[in-house]
Amino acid sequence: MKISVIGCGYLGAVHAASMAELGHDVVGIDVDQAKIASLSKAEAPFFEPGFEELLERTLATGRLRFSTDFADAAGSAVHFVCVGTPQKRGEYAADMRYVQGAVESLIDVLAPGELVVGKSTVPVGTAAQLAELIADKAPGALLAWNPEFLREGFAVQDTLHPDRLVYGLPAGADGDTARALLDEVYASIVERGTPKVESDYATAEMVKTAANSFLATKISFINAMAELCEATGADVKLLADAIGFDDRIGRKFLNAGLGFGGGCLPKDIRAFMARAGELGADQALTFLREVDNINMRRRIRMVELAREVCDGSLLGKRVAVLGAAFKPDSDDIRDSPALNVAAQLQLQGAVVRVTDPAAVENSRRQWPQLDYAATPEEAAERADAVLVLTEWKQYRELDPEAFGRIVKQKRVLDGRNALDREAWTAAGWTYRALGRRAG
Ligand SMILES: NC(=O)c1ccc[n+]([C@@H]2O[C@H](COP(=O)([O-])OP(=O)(O)OC[C@H]3O[C@@H](n4cnc5c(N)ncnc54)[C@H](O)[C@@H]3O)[C@@H](O)[C@H]2O)c1
Ligand SMILES: O=c1ccn([C@@H]2O[C@H](COP(=O)(O)OP(=O)(O)O[C@H]3O[C@H](CO)[C@@H](O)[C@H](O)[C@H]3O)[C@@H](O)[C@H]2O)c(=O)[nH]1
Repeated sequence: MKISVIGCGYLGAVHAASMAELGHDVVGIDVDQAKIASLSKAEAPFFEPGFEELLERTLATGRLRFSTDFADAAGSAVHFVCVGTPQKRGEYAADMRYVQGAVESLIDVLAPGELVVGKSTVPVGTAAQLAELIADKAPGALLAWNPEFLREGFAVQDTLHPDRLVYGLPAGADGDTARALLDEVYASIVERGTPKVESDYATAEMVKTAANSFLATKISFINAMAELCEATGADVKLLADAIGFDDRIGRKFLNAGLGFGGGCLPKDIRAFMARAGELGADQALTFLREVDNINMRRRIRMVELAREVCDGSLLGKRVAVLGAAFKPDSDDIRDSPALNVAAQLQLQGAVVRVTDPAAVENSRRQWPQLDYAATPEEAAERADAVLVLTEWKQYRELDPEAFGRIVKQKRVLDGRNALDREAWTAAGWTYRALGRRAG
């Protein structure tokens, strides 16, 4: 089947290569020439485990190519829209100009019977409005909404083995046509019995924002418990283990620490609140404001904790920050809690050195005022405190004995509750973490 994928960022590039892996003939289109040049040479423009290998393999089959020219999307049976929907500057709402622009460009090449499939995360009501636009400007072409649930760091696996498929379909015979096309796209995934939910547009759009709101709420719930643990001397990690054994609750997404960041959860809960407001239903989502508040408070608490261990002042203190990406196995620094904390520490007079296995280049571009190091050892040289803010495997596996010989003061702040507290304290470190007693 001929497929086009519009927007080749973290979502679209992986989707395009994965569709080629499934046997389809795919063209990926983006307005960013540098990104298209890099993808065409089988060089991943971002770090995502397994992606570059998949890219290389699928480009070599001849079934995948990339272009900046929308004319190359002509003749595809299905056109996936994967462009960004970032938070608007100074507002909570999503910036919809890229989705609007992509669909308008597609309209010029759409033929009757072709299907536009939205994958971007959008405010509920977007699909209905785009369907009207398509019906008006490209009669005979159809629209479906098929939200994406992949996690960065697991993007390839999640795209090829999703835990569910959601199809937001138009009513009547058009819905049957759209369903048949989507079933053909995902044939091997459908055939192995992957759960499939078919709905109207609004439900499909809301499934996505509801899922991310739930995940954000779960993280903020455990971080609120961490605040209480700090006040009572209880241990949030044990608490999470204990409540997580109840399979109605589950242990996943109960890792207390610095909270959520990235290009999805923070902006998606905010856009959801903004949309609820536009719909006159803002009361329904006021709890998300608290979810957001709890999340942001963790960053402030982390800086306070750093000041506390540095004898009450950060002025002139050398602080090593291990981790810049918003999560491990990614170079994505969008709304990164780690970088946010690093910048606050610097503002309070600390001499901050940041390191990350994959995200230093992106960080340097966005936060040029921070100082960067290539390795944790370099970052921690003569440090007064070491902060582990992204739980990369290589940081979890650091040898506290050897690492202790590099620093000036053996003080470690575990921002992700990821280190072995006993091993670090046994090696003479003062260990501090969010929601846990000092070790
Ligand atoms: N990153 C994820 O893990 C993930 C997962 C699920 C859903 N989503 C959603 O997917 C969407 C894309 O997210 P992302 O992380 O890939 O963003 P991104 O910023 O990495 O990529 C967006 C791409 O779209 C391109 N683009 C913008 N306007 C365009 C146009 N008119 N025509 C063609 N290309 C255009 C940009 O150049 C960029 O390469 C968002 O709505 C996001 O919420 C992302
Ligand atoms: O117990 C936890 C789990 C996660 N996080 C943090 O939460 C953020 C988001 O993590 P995760 O959800 O794993 O990463 P994303 O790649 O942003 O994926 C989310 O956002 C995507 C884009 O919408 C969705 O497709 C995914 O299903 C959804 O998990 C990161 O900063 C994590 O450090 C915690 O603090 N505690």
